[in-house]
Amino acid sequence: MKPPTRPRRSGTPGSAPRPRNPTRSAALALVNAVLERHRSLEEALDSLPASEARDRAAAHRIAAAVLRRLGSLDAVLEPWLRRDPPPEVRNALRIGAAELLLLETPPHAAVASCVDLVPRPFAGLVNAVLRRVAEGGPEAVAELDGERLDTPGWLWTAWHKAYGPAVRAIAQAHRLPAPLDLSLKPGTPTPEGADMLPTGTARFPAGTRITEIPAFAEGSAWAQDAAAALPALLLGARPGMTVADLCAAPGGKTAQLAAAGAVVTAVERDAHRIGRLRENLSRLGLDASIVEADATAWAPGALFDAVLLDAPCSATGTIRRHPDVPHLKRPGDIPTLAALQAPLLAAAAKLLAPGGRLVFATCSLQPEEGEAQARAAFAAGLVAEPVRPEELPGLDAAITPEGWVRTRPDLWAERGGMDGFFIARFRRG
Ligand SMILES: C[S@@+](CC[C@H](N)C(=O)[O-])C[C@H]1O[C@@H](n2cnc3c(N)ncnc32)[C@H](O)[C@@H]1O
Repeated sequence: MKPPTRPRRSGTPGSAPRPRNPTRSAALALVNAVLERHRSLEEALDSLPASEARDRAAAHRIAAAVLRRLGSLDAVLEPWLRRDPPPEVRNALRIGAAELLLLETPPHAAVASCVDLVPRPFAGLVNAVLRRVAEGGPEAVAELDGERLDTPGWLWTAWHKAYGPAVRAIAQAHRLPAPLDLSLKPGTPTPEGADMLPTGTARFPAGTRITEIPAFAEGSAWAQDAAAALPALLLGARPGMTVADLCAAPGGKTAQLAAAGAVVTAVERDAHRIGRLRENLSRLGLDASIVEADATAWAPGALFDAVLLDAPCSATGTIRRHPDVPHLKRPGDIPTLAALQAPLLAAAAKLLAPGGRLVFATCSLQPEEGEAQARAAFAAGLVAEPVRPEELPGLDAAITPEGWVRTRPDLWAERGGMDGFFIARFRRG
């Protein structure tokens, strides 16, 4: 099979010419960054060369499809590869296979553009392999155990132990793009096209451009998964209540608390992320005192009516929105992160006025970062304040016998699912 001819690239010597296929070339840069250099997809997107930045959204869509279905794509490609190609060539093949099997790119365009991504000696290989995938791939992919192949073994084992057979539905949810969820400032009318969830989130179909939603453009709404909106909801912030929001950036929960009228102090230790927190609050016209500090060492000199601790964690609950997570996290990260959460929880407890309320949350599906932390919190002098079903309409299934909240990507599956969060509420005794 003859590879398509490749015209010379234009550009003056020394200048970086715009790639012949800028979207695919940006997608390849993203996949290489995550899989070969272990950088986050978000970081990789931010560092795309300016010439490729305009192709960001389309490139992100392709790269996300590759990362979501990596195991399945590799299983389809494997029979056609006699030798291991260099990583960048393998990633170009993965992009081509994703376009053919998942993104409905016409075969000629998918094959020709991926041939263009690789050094000339590999053009014939990419052309031949992708043509075979175009012919036999759809049938081959239908026969695979995709949920299993697309989930790292250690996560499958951990989720099976924690959730039993639901591991399959969780893995299935991770293979699909997530809907766009917005939190709205109180009083904002229901945006056109939104499905209003019983807990107050405005949901739009996956692929909706946030900038095209008037409520967002007007500064009345911000992106926040339906599950991520629950911790602040359960804190029950009221006008005038003093609230410490620990580990606050980029500020989705700070915005909820400030919009409810609370007097919020947002504590965050990462200066760069504080910049994003400030920008987000300013876009929304909301106010909070922002403190750059390590929350375990912060001594404000006054106690708070309530504290929200959204602790750093493995983020395995957010895989639908961050498909790079399974490729970046390792089993050893879980105990390391869990060891950070316990001192944060102890520090948070010390900031509470007597009778004050504390909500602890992590966006993780790993019980070590959720249930185990909540159990240990009693040692910090905290008293349980169980969540009642009427507080979370339609989410009875997420409330545990202890009165904690455990959301999973397979909950509300018919409505588009939700991120995996653990939430526990306490009072200072
Ligand atoms: C899960 S994110 C918070 C998301 C945020 N609450 C929201 O709703 O947008 C965790 C944040 O905690 C910050 N962080 C981690 N350890 C911290 C510490 N010891 N003190 C303060 N902030 C910390 C991280 O930089 C990160 O921004």
